[in-house]
Amino acid sequence: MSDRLYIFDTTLRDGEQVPGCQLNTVEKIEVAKALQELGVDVIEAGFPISSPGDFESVVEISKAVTWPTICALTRAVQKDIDVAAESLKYAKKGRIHTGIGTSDFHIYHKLNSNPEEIIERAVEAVKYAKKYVEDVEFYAEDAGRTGNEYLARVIEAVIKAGATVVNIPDTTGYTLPHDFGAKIKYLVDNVPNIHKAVISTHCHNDLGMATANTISGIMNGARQAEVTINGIGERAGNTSLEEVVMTLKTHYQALQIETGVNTKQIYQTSRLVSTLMNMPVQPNKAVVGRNAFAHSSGIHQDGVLKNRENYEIMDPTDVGINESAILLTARSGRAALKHRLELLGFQLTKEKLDEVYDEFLKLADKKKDIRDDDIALLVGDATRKEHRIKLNYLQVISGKSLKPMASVVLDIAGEKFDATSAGNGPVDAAISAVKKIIHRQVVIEEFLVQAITRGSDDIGKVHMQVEYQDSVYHGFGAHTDIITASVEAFLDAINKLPVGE
Ligand SMILES: CC(=O)SCCNC(=O)CCNC(=O)[C@H](O)C(C)(C)COP(=O)(O)OP(=O)(O)OC[C@H]1O[C@@H](n2cnc3c(N)ncnc32)[C@H](O)[C@@H]1OP(=O)(O)O
Ligand SMILES: CC(C)C(=O)C(=O)O
Repeated sequence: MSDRLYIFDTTLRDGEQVPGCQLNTVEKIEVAKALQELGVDVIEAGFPISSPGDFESVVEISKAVTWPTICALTRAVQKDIDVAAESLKYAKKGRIHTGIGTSDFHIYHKLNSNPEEIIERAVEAVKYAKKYVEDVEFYAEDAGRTGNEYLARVIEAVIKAGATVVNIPDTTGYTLPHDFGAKIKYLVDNVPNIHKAVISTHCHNDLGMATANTISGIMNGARQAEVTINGIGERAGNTSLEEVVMTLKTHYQALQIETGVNTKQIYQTSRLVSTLMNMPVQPNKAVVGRNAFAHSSGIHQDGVLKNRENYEIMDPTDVGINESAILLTARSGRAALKHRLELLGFQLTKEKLDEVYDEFLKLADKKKDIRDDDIALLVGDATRKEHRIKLNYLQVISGKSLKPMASVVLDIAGEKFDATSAGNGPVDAAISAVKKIIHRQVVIEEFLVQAITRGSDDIGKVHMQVEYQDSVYHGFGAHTDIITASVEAFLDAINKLPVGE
């Protein structure tokens, strides 16, 4: 029978401690709702004593979220606990997370205390929190560097005081996976009342081992993992939610542990957090990085095209990414080029493919980023289908203190249509005018403007990704006028939509 791991998300608390990642209450509510949709069990919403804004956020998140437990963090200080309890008054399920440092560093050099007094303060804090809520989690800060014997005494004492969850944080990201797992096992074997509480992990990534340590903790008996979206958090970050959840899913046969996370929401939640927190995701980030399901070298691409599982241990659709990407580079082979050509609508003979491949390699050696318009040029525009919708005329008025306005004339299968629109910028005005003529419900998902060389007289190349009825269409435009290039790119994508709907 499989076991259930509780996912405790601390994106809005530990994640939000990252400089520059602070969110206002409205943004926090948006993230909290996305976390609820994702299926996390607990949302750590803040540290209410820290500021009126953080207090307010915990109150508002408690109102906005229906089923996950809302958790508020405190020190082992009565005032902190009073304020946390007050902030949770609207929570359907509220948890107070209190605790204190247990390593010698923290006891002697931060808290100016001694081990016996720390146990007393820990017990007092748990009992005090218990007056407000049934669900009290205790953290033994810097448990990673705390001796196991003493840690076991602290944990037994707080469970007896009423702690329902005991958090064993590797606060400084110091431990090795084997040692962290052994620490959890030690507690399972040596804390008499451990069965009365859920053991939680809270690992930091200072040595890049947060996920490994968390998994090791889970394999040894922890049943709650404290994680953040994209692994954001203090210093080098926290354990990332997506890595833990997908590790358990990928190794389900061996571990038999499941979570309540709807993995298909992972990518969208990652993007939301990255955007709101102004924290880009590194391209090679496991599970959610731009390159996590992208293949750029010929042998891998050929393998993936024959069978995705040759080089992928997860299905991208399981995390909400539409499909794997085959990127064309100087390391690509004919299989990848042929695949891309076919997607672009080109069917080449073997001889023609060899010819285009030689030209492609020359270009790829010079240019890192080979795009679809480059490929189309290599094959020769003559083989491309003539566009049904063409830009006939474009006039844009814009400038400082002027409301941008655009007029366009489109030629659709020989007939002329015109429209005028305002916008928040010249591109927006021009695209809005085009949309007045073309009544398709399209959404621009990506809009990239690039200069080919560096001068102000350069040609601007525009790549646009447009979504229509759950499918994605790419368009390209190039012009010395980037507004024209943008409209051309938009129309290029529109021309690829199914006709007649
Ligand atoms: C591991 C984690 O705790 S992660 C959470 C980190 N989050 C935060 O720090 C939240 C933001 N923090 C704050 O807003 C402030 O630091 C506050 C409101 C918590 C405290 O502010 P101040 O009263 O000005 O104290 P300051 O930040 O200077 O120092 C922290 C004090 O808390 C004590 N302390 C630290 N952790 C704990 C704890 N778990 N339990 C009890 N006391 C603690 C420190 O020893 C220090 O006490 P001292 O002043 O007697 O030496
Ligand atoms: C408050 C605790 C859980 C923490 O953030 C840590 O120890 O890193």
